[in-house]
Amino acid sequence: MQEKSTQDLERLRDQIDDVDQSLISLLRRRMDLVAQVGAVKHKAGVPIYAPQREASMLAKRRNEAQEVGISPQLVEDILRRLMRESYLNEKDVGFKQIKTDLRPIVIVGGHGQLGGLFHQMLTLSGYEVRILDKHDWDQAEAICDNASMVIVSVPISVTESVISRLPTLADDCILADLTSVKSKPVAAMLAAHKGPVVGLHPMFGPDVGSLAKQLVVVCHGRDSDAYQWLLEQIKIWGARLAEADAHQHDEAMQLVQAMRHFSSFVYGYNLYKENADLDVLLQFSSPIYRLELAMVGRLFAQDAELYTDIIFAQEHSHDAIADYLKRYQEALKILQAGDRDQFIATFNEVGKWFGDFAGQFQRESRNMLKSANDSRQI
Ligand SMILES: C=C(O[C@@H]1C=C(C(=O)O)C=C[C@H]1O)C(=O)O
Repeated sequence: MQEKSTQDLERLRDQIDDVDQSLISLLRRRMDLVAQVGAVKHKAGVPIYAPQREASMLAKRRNEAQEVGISPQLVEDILRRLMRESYLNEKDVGFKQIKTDLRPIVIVGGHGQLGGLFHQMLTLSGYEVRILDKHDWDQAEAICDNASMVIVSVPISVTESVISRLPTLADDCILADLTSVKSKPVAAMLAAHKGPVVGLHPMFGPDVGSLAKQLVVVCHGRDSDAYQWLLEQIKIWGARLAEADAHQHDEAMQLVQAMRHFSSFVYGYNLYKENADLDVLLQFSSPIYRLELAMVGRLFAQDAELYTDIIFAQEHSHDAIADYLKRYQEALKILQAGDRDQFIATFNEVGKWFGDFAGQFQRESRNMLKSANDSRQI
């Protein structure tokens, strides 16, 4: 490059550095303001996540961006990323305690990952939390004595037996669980305890950081008035609640969880058997393939027993998976027969069935693909 061009480039780059530094100061100012909002919300008992405020703010900023010739999507992306940061920071202030006159809460399995997250959230909300872990059963009576709520957060394979081992709880004690399946645990809780019962399924892993925008499925067991405060508390943490019948929940989970994880498992198993060279695959990966590898790879970074239990716990999941295998074979036959027309016809038939959702999923995945590409090193 000519000396003049090099100098021009350097001067411009210096100015960009200045702008970026100003952005950092602005971000610091924004975070301080958000922290103050957090403190006000904490006092008032308002949820961290304010969807209406976000929607109106995004709409205004998108318009303003457009007016000065900046892509509205760019501004929305940046603001959404900042808001995600806000949820994390607001959390540190603690949360409004919805029920103040509560006796201690016991988390069975409170040293586990999800139990630990609930321990943290309840403690940040001012509740007294005790833990009953697998080595504490000789003291179970003492730990559960006078408890106002017992939350069972143990591996699926032992949930029912743990519930049946619990000491007799006070009649007004709430019994809840956090298991990924709901019918059997809820039935076991109703059988083991005369008081209020609720089944919860947090639809996220323990590494979420904040519960803002996360989903918790609620399966009512008995005496829902008694645990209404718990649901309000979870909303204060920013989560969304979805009520479901336990059987309906379990049926949906066959596709959402058992089948999903089983397919990822087989995909990973196949890569292993083929002894695929992951470095080479990554090198040639398209963004969608990177996302797929990320989805499959992250499964194997986690606990084998947890996922095995999720897949095995569903009585009918092997039927759903066998159906899937049948369709795989059908599609393979079309491929082996070289029947291009049939393949296209089936493709279009499925596309029609997806309807508007197909477009929605394409739009949603577009952003994910872009960030998969952004995180590429080379
Ligand atoms: C800061 C607030 O809390 C959250 C974070 C927001 C942000 O970072 O702009 C906006 C709305 C809320 O979801 C607020 O309510 O204003």
